[in-house]
Amino acid sequence: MLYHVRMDVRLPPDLDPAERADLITREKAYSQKLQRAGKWPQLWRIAGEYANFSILDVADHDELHTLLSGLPLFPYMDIAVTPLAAHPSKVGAGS
Ligand SMILES: O=C(O)C[C@H]1C=CC(=O)O1
Repeated sequence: MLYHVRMDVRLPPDLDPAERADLITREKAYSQKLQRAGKWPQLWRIAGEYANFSILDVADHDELHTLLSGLPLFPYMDIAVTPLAAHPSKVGAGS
């Protein structure tokens, strides 16, 4: 199943700089592992914001929740999920 996910990162301004750097390093490694596994096929920065639009490709809502809640930045994110269904007008989708 495909999900469109918006993630807004809201790190506290007073977060210890070393902790902030560690979180971001771990987040990158976690997301790149999922990208290489094909679970996170699209990742786009929203221009001008500390936020992204992502497409996640997972089995179901439970896997999505497990994946998202494992993000090192999860405690510092607002996340909006939109499940995607096939569009009947898409070329190649059938008659
Ligand atoms: O920077 C972000 O948008 C948050 C998050 C998503 C992937 C990643 O490496 O960090």
